[in-house]
Amino acid sequence: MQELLEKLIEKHKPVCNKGKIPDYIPILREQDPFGLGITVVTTDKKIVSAGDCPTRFTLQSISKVIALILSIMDNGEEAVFAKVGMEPTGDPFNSIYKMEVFSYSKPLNPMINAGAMVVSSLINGKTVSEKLERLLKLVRDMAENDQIQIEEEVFRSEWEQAHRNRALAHFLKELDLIYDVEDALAVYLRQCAIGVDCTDLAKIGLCLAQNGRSYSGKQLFSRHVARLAKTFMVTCGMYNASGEFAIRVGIPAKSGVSGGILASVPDRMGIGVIGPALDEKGNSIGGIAILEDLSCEWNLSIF
Ligand SMILES: NC(=O)CC[C@H](N)C(=O)O
Repeated sequence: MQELLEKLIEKHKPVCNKGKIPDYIPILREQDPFGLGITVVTTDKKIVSAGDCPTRFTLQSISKVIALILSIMDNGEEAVFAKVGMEPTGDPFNSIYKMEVFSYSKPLNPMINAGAMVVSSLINGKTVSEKLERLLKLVRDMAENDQIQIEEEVFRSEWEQAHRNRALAHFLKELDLIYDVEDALAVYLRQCAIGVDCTDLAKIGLCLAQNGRSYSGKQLFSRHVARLAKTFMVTCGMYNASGEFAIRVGIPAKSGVSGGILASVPDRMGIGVIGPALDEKGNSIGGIAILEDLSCEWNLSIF
């Protein structure tokens, strides 16, 4: 395993050249564009890493999966899906286009920014910090790492430039889908700034692969909720590249603008990848290349 992962890192490092670090969150520009790392954690408890794995990065959009899990646990499926849909959009993650043009009454799914803000504002807790504490606890429990923190500096950097997300939140307020614009934005942008490494991500992926059971065997949520999360990862996890990813890789996965990818191979393994250089749809260019080879090599496609 170790040898193969190292080989794949070396093989795909050059492709990072073709990617770009996004610049709308200024602090992300400090990431290494040539960084590439992967950790795999299997159901029989092997942990194997290669490349730039000690690197810490923020969850960004990957947090949407965990916020969805908590929101469903808190409110039940019916209440959550009364306010957010289940269909892929085919549009970029921060688009408002379909909601506006077709007068939909709710965001199309929980993996786009608009949907994620609705979902996170439903998390139980009287204040922004109570909601975030509960979300942080679930992230720590899934990764079995109590050191995981919100990186306030990353939050600040995005908060100051969050014009598009603030606009989305105002739109959601007009539709009566969130209670307060600034609070919804504060929860959402802080959840995006939760700092992890590849091993944390791989363990989170393993927890989903084991239907809600963590690495050391704690049942954190039901098999049904895990199934919902993995299904959204397949249909919407890689933004408007989810269809091609399903064909080429075939693993439930969720990417983030920091270059992280969370992947979960049902009943087999969790995978965490980091590669900050992104393709034009906002997915880690090196990360996707590695996952494609790995899926082929180990026959990981669920289809
Ligand atoms: N694709 C992403 O990872 C987007 C997350 C980012 N914080 C945003 O809202 O724009």
